[in-house]
Amino acid sequence: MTPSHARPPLIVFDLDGTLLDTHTDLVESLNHTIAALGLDPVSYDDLTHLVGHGARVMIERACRLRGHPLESDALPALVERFVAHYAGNMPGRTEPYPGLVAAMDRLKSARYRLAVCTNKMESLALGLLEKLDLVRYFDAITGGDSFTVRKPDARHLTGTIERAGGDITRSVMIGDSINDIAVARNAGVPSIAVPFGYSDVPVSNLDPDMIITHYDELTPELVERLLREYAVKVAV
Ligand SMILES: O=C(O)COP(=O)(O)O
Ligand SMILES: [Mg+2]
Repeated sequence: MTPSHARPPLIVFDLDGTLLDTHTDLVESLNHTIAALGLDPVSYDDLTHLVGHGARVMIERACRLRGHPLESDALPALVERFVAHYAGNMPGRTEPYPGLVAAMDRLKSARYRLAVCTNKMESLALGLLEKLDLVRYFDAITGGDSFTVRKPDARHLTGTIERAGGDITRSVMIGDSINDIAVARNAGVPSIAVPFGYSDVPVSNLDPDMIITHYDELTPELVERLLREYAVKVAV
């Protein structure tokens, strides 16, 4: 049997703000949604406080921000309006962050598995990655509605690792915001934070195990170093 330290690792990516720069399309679809209530548009700066828990929470928070707290029975129609607009425009102006595709090619060449663990609805994540021809990179793609729980609950990440056929002791989570770093900590998996996404605080405040500022840094050597350092950290 291959010793566990020689097994190629699994890299689990968050989607919005980590794999893909989705902000223009999220803001547009959100503003289209709240315009139905006559509310003023939100901005990119607002998005960092709104995104991260899926479309429902994003819409609720945007309405509250605009001084219009929602009755719970108003939400389903607004979520439907958001999903129709967002899915209808995909891929819109969404693109992978610089260096991502080259980094994924590099990791795949080293026999790594890759997966996505996002709080976006699974169907929207899958549709978007399909439009960008990126689905083929991933052994599993799970969303905020794939399980009965979602990030930061550890079971969203452990369930993703299981679906991807990964080994939890050889897995790493990469994300842009608190839910990603928290889900990794809750699952006992090392985390890498990226500073170019939608965190409303500097990512160093989230206490990730590592920060990378560009995907050029994401190499097998870096991942092996992180796994080694994390194993030492949890052993003491
Ligand atoms: O859609 C959201 O609210 C968050 O999505 P993410 O988990 O991919 O950042
Ligand atoms: Mg994110």
